This record gives sequence, structure tokens and C-alpha cells, in this order.
Amino acid sequence: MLRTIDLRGTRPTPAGMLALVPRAATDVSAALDAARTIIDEVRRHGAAALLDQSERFDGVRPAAVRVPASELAAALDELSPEVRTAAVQTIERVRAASAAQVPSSQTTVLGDGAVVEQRWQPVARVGLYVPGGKAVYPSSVIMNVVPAQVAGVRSIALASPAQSGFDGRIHPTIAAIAALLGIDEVYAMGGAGAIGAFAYGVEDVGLAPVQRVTGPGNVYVAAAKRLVQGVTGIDAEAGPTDILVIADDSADADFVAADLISQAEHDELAASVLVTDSPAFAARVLERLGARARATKHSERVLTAIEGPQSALVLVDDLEQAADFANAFGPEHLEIQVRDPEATLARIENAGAIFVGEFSPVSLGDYAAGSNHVLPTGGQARYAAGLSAATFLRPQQIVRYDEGALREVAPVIAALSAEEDLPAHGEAVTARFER
Ligand SMILES: NC(=O)c1ccc[n+]([C@@H]2O[C@H](COP(=O)([O-])OP(=O)(O)OC[C@H]3O[C@@H](n4cnc5c(N)ncnc54)[C@H](O)[C@@H]3O)[C@@H](O)[C@H]2O)c1
Ligand SMILES: N[C@H](CO)Cc1c[nH]c[nH+]1
Ligand SMILES: [Zn+2]
Repeated sequence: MLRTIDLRGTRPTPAGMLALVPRAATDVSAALDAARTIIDEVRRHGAAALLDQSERFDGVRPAAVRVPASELAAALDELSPEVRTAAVQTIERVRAASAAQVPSSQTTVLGDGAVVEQRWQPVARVGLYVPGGKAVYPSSVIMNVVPAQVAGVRSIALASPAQSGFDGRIHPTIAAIAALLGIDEVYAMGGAGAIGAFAYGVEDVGLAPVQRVTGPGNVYVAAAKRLVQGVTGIDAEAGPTDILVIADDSADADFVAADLISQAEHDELAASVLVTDSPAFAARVLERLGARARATKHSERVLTAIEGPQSALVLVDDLEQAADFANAFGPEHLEIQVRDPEATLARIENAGAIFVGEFSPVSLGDYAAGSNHVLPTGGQARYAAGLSAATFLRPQQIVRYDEGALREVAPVIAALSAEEDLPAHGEAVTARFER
């Protein structure tokens, strides 16, 4: 069961708090050599390497790397009406929320005839990765594709591993949702090979290099993303998922237990953390957690996750200390279930996504809230953001000065360029006023 860490009466530093509940060790650097070899194979042997890798790692050789249009259309035809309706509703919500993430252009007037504009420009082509090793994530198709479409990306390619249970095809629900979203460039390829293929292109299947790779994946996917950074942009190196719940004695212990288990279901390495100022409430959660963990379908995985060192019940003096703990931990998902949630929310600095109140569980955000479920894991929420339309946009500055405005600022340029011993910079300005 969850181990207890009692912080009452103590004031550890943020680093001290973080060390008390360390994330599970998934060593991306240890996977770098394997990922480098896999990417090199793809660069040298193209499609043949990708097919070999599917056989080696996914236990099946796909008929082709590129998924034919007929397969996508057939998968959509065969999608159950319930899943299709759910997908359509999720797409609508994610599309609406993503549209609000597109920043508007800004124009700054710095004087007469002196204007700097900032516009947001989509990257031209992206490669979106949808995991498909231990489990398949059709919902991640929506979470990757919709913000890219909303941002105005012109060319979108999607990859997911070949499935041995489907004769080497990608999972049919992934194919169906890609088709539903109008994505026709889909590849049956997984892991580091897929990331390398996106970054460098694969000529013999007509895969052109992309300018940004996004999407969650395992340690090999994360290692490959680290390796191709610089050749192409990436979003984040996603690791095992985590949830941190701040709750007081007004919260419903059974809801909190259910939410802690919902994310533990993903992975033995997932972290489930409860932070509370009420020992009596904590005891009620532990009781419900035990009962639910034993009864749930993936009981073994859940128990391993909640009993791991990455999971904990943290007792604090008050909700201010609870917020301090959350800020140090930088959770991927933060739930706030207290009497005055807005007061606690105001103290939160670091979290991937924040779920406020007892009717906003993380599962809502995983599927249908409209928010994105690809979020920074492993404490990266302290400096990174989740996937959004902004991931696919770059701010570009446009400078418009007329003659008078340049003349006015010319002495500034002359002084600074002389100071940097770069006189040609100053001369490029004075040349305009010498005639
Ligand atoms: N943060 C999110 O939004 C989010 C969403 C969905 C899934 N996830 C996470 O993504 C991860 C998915 O991992 P997964 O493994 O199920 O799928 P995956 O698609 O990331 O990885 C499968 C691929 O890994 C490669 N691989 C497997 N074994 C290998 C080996 N020994 N050496 C080299 N490469 C190998 C293969 O190419 C295989 O196709 C999970 O940790 C899951 O929790 C996160
Ligand atoms: N909780 C996962 C990471 O945020 C996303 C997910 C997909 N399907 C279910 N859950
Ligand atoms: Zn989830």
C-alpha cells in the first residue's frame, strides 16, 4: 500500500521534498546507444530496416511501412458507432479548446515609422507518434493531430507500431481515428526507428523529413527524440505518468482512491501521490485504495505502481505546505479536492494540467475534457508545458522601419557596433544616409 511520509512540523526545501518521492528510474541515457543504432539502420537501409525492426521488437513484419488508404477507410467503416460518436465528441472539444491556444499577432509601434510585429507561424510538416507497445492509445491520435491541425500545420504524418494481433497492421482504432481526422499519411513503424524516420525521412516510402516530432512513447522513443533534436524539433521526452492529489477532509475518499488508481493503471512505474493535512481522511483513502486496487482489472500493475517508491501518502501541516510540495514535485496531473480549491490553485506554480473540484477527475482530461492529455512527466512540468496548438507554432518577428525611423536610431547602432568591433554593421546603416 502507499507508504506514508509525515512532513508535519518540518520545513524541507523543494529539493528535499522532491528527493522524498523520487520518480521511477527510467534511464533515457541508458537507451541512447540502442536508439542511435536503430536510427542509423533506418538512415542506411530505409524501409527494409523499419520492417526488420517491427519483426524484431513488435514480433510481426508488416506488409508495407506505409499504411494504404484502403486500410484507413476500411478501419473507419468498421469502427463501432459508440466509439465513433465518442471520438467525434472528443475531437470537437479538443478542437475548441485548442483554438483558444493560438496566440494572436502583436504589433508594437516604437516611434514614427518604427514597427515590430510578432506573428505566429505553424511549422510546415510534423511527425506525430502514437504509442502501441504494451497498450494502444487511439485517444492520443486526437491529442496529437487536432492541435497540429488547429495550428495550421500543412503536412501531417502519423506513426504507430505494427500489431502482431492484427497481422502487422497498426491498431484498427488508431487507423480509423486517423481517417476520421482526415490524416492519410500513416506509417506502421514504432519506437526509435519511427522517430529517426520522421527526422531524416525515408525516401523509398516517400516519407519526407518533418520539422517537429511529437507524441508520447517509451524510453526508446524518448531516447530517439533526444538524439534527433537539432535535426528536427521535439515536444518533450515523456516518461511514466503521474498524479498528485491535494485533498482535505472535505473530499470524498472513494473518489480520491479511484483517481489515484486510474493513473496507476497505465504502468508499474506510474506515480500516485496523495497530499493531505488530515490523517483521518488519509486513513479513509487508504482503506478505499486497498479495496479498489484489489478489485480493478489491472490489479497487479496498479498494486506495483502504488507500492513503488515513486508513490506516497504525504501528511502536511496545512494546504500551503501541500501546495509547496506539489510545486516541488511538478506533477503531470494535479487534482485539487479541498473546501476552497481556488485558494490552493492560486498557490500552484508547477503542474502539467490541473483538475479542480471533485467532478474534474484526471480521466476526464485523458479523454473528453477538451484539454490535452500529452503532458510533461517526470517533474518536467517545472519548466515545460503539455502539447497544445502552441507546440506547432513559432513566433516570428517582422521589422518595418522607414527612413526617418532608421535615421533616428542610427547613432544607437553606430555606438553598439563600434563597441563590438563590428564596424560593417554600423556602415550598413550610415551607407543609407551618405548619398
Ligand atoms: N503522456 C501521455 O500522454 C501518454 C499517452 C499515452 C501513452 N503514454 C506512455 O507511452 C508509453 C508507451 O510505451 P509502449 O512501450 O507501450 O509503446 P511505444 O509505442 O512507445 O513503444 C513500442 C516500440 O518500442 C520499441 N521497442 C520495444 N522494445 C524494444 C527494445 N528492446 N529495444 C529497442 N526498441 C524497442 C519498438 O520499436 C516498439 O514498436 C507508456 O509509458 C505510456 O504510459 C503516455
Ligand atoms: N493519462 C495518460 C497520460 O496523460 C493519457 C491517457 C491516454 N489514455 C488514457 N490515458
Ligand atoms: Zn490515463
